[in-house]
Amino acid sequence: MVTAKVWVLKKHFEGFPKPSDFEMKQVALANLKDGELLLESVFLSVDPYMRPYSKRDMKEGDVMIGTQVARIVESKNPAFAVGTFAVANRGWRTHFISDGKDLSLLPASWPESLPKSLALGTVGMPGLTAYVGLFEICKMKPGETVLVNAAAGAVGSVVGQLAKIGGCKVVGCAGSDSKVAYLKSIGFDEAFNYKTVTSLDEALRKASPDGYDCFFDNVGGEFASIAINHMKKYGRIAVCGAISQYNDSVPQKGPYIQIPMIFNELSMKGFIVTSWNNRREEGVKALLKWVLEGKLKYHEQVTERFENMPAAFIGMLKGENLGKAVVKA
Ligand SMILES: NC(=O)C1=CN([C@@H]2O[C@H](COP(=O)(O)OP(=O)(O)OC[C@H]3O[C@@H](n4cnc5c(N)ncnc54)[C@H](OP(=O)(O)O)[C@@H]3O)[C@@H](O)[C@H]2O)C=CC1
Ligand SMILES: CCCCCCC/C=C/C=O
Repeated sequence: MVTAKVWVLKKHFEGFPKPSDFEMKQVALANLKDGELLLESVFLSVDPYMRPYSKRDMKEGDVMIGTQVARIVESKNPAFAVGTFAVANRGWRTHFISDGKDLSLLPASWPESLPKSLALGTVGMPGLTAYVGLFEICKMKPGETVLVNAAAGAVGSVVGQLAKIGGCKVVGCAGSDSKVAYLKSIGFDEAFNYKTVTSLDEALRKASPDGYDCFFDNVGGEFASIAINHMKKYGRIAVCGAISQYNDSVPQKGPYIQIPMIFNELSMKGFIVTSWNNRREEGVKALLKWVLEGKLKYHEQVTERFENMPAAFIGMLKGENLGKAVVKA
């Protein structure tokens, strides 16, 4: 019999998550029935959505939500061979049983040389978010100027590089000088540290004096309120995330967006990547191809050991990650 380790939400987060909000438990798994598989998590994802979704979807004592790349270690299902890898959405667990219906096998074309953890990042949900947000929501066109915040993270770093592949000028901002240097190294035309500029308004103007056609917003709050005034006529804003607001106990107040929306005839649309699953196969294929061609670079912030899941999650919310934050179990 296998005993799985799991992390549960011990106490709903109040403000910024704390280590004491989590508790690790052991769960004995049943023996496999016909048609079932036993999987072992190899890489687990920590993502910003876990913060707002914990409040919306979870109760205290539930296993933390999340996805993993897992290896099939035992199989009583002829369709799934031992040793193959799949992406699952089974939360913070070292081991779990599946009937296979909730698994997405890694594409057969996945090269041995490529880390399988990329299926949680650049070639997974965050990469697809960038793909959908730019091509479907922003409707980015060659020659345009694209702005992205949280640019050195999992989604933002792909946004900037896809914008370059699509023939655009790209401006990114991030929260440290080393992140800014990374953005320049992967082809961003302009990048700045939003924490150290004396005026965000001036920094945005300096980076693109003519303004922005597309704004891929991962941050919301004050940044978005300032950036909206730098949009060009008919500009498009993809409202992807609002990480600057996820830990607020008291909702932030305006400024309000109506005036720039009206007079620049802007379009602003929120989206959730999982509503675009019809584009998933096409998106994963394109992202994998660009990675293999060397046109789409990736960086991962790998935290070792399942025991460190809460630390990796909290660290990512604080901005300690460059690229995709993952845990190697
Ligand atoms: N709509 C959708 O379907 C999806 C939305 N998202 C959203 O996209 C955004 C990015 O996600 P993801 O790429 O996975 O995460 P990241 O890898 O970008 O990690 C989060 C980053 O957010 C930045 N950050 C944290 N707090 C603040 C703050 N107060 N102000 C500005 N930046 C902050 C930090 O970078 P820094 O050092 O630069 O501050 C941190 O590294 C999130 O808002 C997330 O919720 C993600 C996936 C799907
Ligand atoms: C199966 C993973 C669920 C991913 C949901 C992504 C939506 C994110 C919204 C904001 O971060």
